[in-house]
Amino acid sequence: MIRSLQHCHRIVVKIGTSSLIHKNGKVNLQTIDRLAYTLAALNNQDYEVVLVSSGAIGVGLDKMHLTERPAAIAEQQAIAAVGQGELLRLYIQRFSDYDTQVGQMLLTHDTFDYPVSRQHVLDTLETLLQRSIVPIINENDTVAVDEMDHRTTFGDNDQLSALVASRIDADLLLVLSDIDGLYDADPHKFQNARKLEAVTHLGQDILQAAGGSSTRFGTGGMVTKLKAAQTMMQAGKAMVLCSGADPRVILRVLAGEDVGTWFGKNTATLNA
Ligand SMILES: Nc1ncnc2c1ncn2[C@@H]1O[C@H](COP(=O)(O)OP(=O)(O)O)[C@@H](O)[C@H]1O
Ligand SMILES: N[C@@H](CCC(=O)OP(=O)(O)O)C(=O)O
Repeated sequence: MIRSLQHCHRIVVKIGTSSLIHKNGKVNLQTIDRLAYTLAALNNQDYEVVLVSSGAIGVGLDKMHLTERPAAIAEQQAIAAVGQGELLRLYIQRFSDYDTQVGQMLLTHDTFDYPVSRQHVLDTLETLLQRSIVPIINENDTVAVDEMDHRTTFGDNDQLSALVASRIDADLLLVLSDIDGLYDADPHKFQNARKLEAVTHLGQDILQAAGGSSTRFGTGGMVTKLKAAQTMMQAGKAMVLCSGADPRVILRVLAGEDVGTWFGKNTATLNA
């Protein structure tokens, strides 16, 4: 499998809650630090980098010394309101260690449904990128409930990141998760599940392999990651799903190593 990354210049990185929060509920400072280091290093190499980060609720739970995520939406929104500020504080602190500025953008899916608000968001993003400032995006949890009410819907940052990536014409969406790629079945349930190196077509067999989240804080599971992949592939772009355990893996992906699962064209086939 040959991955097409030669012209990769603008990238969107999405990191999920399970990569940012330890199993004991504490914030994973090492991951945040390595993520800031990696994105700052890429920024210095003239890549245009956008970060979509979950974690407001996870960080808020830790900050408020809560061990369980409450079921009530308003409770979750209050926790997200506390956690988002703390999450951004951690990012600003770590990115500034690498002399890189960040700008927070809290969005909702319907921002993109209205031409005027969509244009404002796109203009802000372009201006931040022109100034080499890394936009850090999360869903505006106190306004939107798509992500939280996961008993009824599977909207989330996976799809928001794909929406942003396709709208700003990013070359690559990198999804960092608690799993190192797409398997032919949920590996937390099926021990003999096999990892797929590349997906060039999202057929029924692939879609049926996707299950929900197995972690305490994650919401989307593989279903929303495949929807994100679909958005990117339909836009003629690529997505890589890999482990967020060490975000420096992004550098290996951009170097063309076969890590994670690649969703996109197979350039070997195209050139054959
Ligand atoms: N076919 C599959 N391949 C890989 N992971 C799967 C699959 N189906 C379901 N999953 C589950 O999806 C989880 C990742 O999604 P999620 O918990 O939402 O992570 P994140 O917080 O990183 O977004 C995995 O840990 C795994 O249990
Ligand atoms: N906007 C929410 C995201 C919720 C969530 O868990 O998302 P994810 O970990 O990407 O499946 C937050 O910041 O807590």
